[in-house]
Order: sequence, then C-alpha cells, then structure tokens
Amino acid sequence: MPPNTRRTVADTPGITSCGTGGIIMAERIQPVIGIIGGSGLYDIDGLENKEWRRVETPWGLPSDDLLFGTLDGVQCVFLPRHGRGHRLSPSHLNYRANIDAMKRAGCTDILSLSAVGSLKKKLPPGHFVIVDQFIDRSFAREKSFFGDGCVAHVSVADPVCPRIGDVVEQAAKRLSLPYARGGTYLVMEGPQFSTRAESELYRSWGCSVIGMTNMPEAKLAREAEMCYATVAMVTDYDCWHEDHDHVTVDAVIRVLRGNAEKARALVQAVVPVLGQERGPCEAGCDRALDFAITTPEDHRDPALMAKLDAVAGRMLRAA
Ligand SMILES: CSC[C@H]1O[C@H](OP(=O)(O)O)[C@H](O)[C@@H]1O
Ligand SMILES: Nc1ncnc2[nH]cnc12
Repeated sequence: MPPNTRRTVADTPGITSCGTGGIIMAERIQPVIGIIGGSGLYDIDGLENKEWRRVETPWGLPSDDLLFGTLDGVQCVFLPRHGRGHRLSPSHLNYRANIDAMKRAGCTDILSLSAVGSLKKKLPPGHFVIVDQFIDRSFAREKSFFGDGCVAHVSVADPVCPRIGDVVEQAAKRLSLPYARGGTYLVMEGPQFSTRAESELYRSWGCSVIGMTNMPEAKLAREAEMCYATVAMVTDYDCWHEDHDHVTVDAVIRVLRGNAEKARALVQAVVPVLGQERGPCEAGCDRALDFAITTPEDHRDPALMAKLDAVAGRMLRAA
C-alpha cells in the first residue's frame, strides 16, 4: 500500500471504525513536511537529493517550482512564498495554488516561516513567535477552495496545529532561540505598511505581530486537511514604538538575515521530529472536512469537484 493511503477496516486486522463520519482512525501516516519560506527564505539548507519541480494545479501555478528533497531521511517539500527573487506581492500570491500544490506533492504538515512586525514591547526584533491565533483583515484574495457547486465551512477556531507548535517549541528551547509560545498574528492586506492609527488599533486588540501573508494560507491548509503552524520571525516594531523608527524594508532586510540563519537551524531541528511516523492528528486537522461540506452529492458541480481532487481527495474517495 503506498504511503499515506488510508486503510479500510477490511484490510487492517483488529481495527474498528471510531465513527467520525465513517473515517477510520487507526491508520499510520508517514509525514511529508512542507515548508513555506517567507521573505528572506528562498531555499533550504541541508536538503539531499534536491530537485525543483513544476507542480500544476487546477487553481493555477504556485509561486514557484517546489523544491523536493530529504532532510535526515524525511521527505520535504519547500516553496518560497514570494517566488525566488521575491517577485510576488502578498495580494497577488496564488494562495490556493500554493496549498493545493503542497497537498498534491503529498505534504501532511506545513511549517510556515514568516517575517512580521511586533506589536508588543516584549517581542523585540529577532524574537520568534509560535503563533496560535490570527485576525484576518486581508480582503483582496481568494480565500476558499469551495464555493458555488460545493459549499463547505471548516472550523478555524484553532487555526494552527498544536502538535507542530510543540515540536517547534522544543526545538527553539534546545537551540536557545528567543521565542514566545502563542500570540495573535494580524493579517493586513498591504502592500503598504500600517498607519500609526492602525498599528495602535491592532495593539489595542491585543495582537502580538503583524504581517501580510498568513491568511488565507492557514485557512486553505485547514480546508486541505493539512496540519499547519507558523513561526513568525520579528523584524521590526512596525510604527508604534516611540523609541524605534517606523518600519522600512531596509530595516526588515537587515534583521531578516539573522532571523533566516536561526530559521534554518530551526528547520533542521524540527523536521526529523515532525517526520516520525505517527497516527492521525489529535487536533483533527486531517479530518477538517468530515462535517464541513453542506452540498449533497447530487447537487455538486462536477467541474468544481474535479478541481477538488487533491484538496478534498479523502472525502471524494470515501463517497
Ligand atoms: C519584506 S517585509 C514585508 C513582507 O514580509 C512578510 O512576508 P512573509 O510572511 O512571506 O515573510 C510580510 O507579510 C510581507 O509580505
Ligand atoms: N511591520 C510589518 N507590517 C507588515 N508586514 C511586515 N513584515 C515584516 N514587518 C512587517
């Protein structure tokens, strides 16, 4: 049986269905780790048998070819979010193609690495935040794989996978990286940075960091039933801090260089742990569609269903 093929009760001796929408819970998964590199991260160190491959999707092309390889024997797939050469702006990224391509490439887990501005004094440049919440203020992006012809509403109450967060936290501790566990990432549309009034507003909401890319990325990863977590790497204090200049790309890039080195070390430490064979996600990320699709089979649009072959493949195979 190929890796990550779901076993049925019939071909798995001694296993019974647990009754979650008819899905069998006792499978073993050989994880494939997807890594989305943000600003300053266009490649990945230490990858063996590297190969950049074009992956086409029904939603168009992803930001770049995907880099396939192994790290400590673990299969990895890397995608530079803005493309090599940072060609694509946050509003023009094809988020659906990016996530679909990673799903098509077999990824079970996605580690997103992102540059962010800090909205809290205690999170200075150089700090890593293992984000656990988002406020999505983006507005000019396609945010769902679903729509007319197949309506679905997944839960994003807890938008990141706590298991990946745990692994990242352990690795950050081992590497003595300055990090915070938990925090809210405010997603703005951009491409301009915030006004001071906006920055203060987001601070008053209790947000920790601000960036332009993690939504709809995290929502789409949930729809595609992949575990997803973000390491938000602080580059600046946005424009609210009285003792710091307002953010500029120049300042971001200066800090990014140091952050990128730490991020590379973090990836090397995290992948061997994330890559260990495991059972289904305890938080249910890999079963997000179980009770999400509201359009009955006989009312679904065949053209849209064909586009969902990778994202909703598990549900379609089960039907
Ligand atoms: C170059 S600073 C602004 C840019 O950096 C962040 O992108 P990413 O999350 O891909 O690292 C931020 O969201 C902006 O897109
Ligand atoms: N201050 C900021 N605002 C939005 N995105 C960012 N990326 C890095 N710093 C940022």
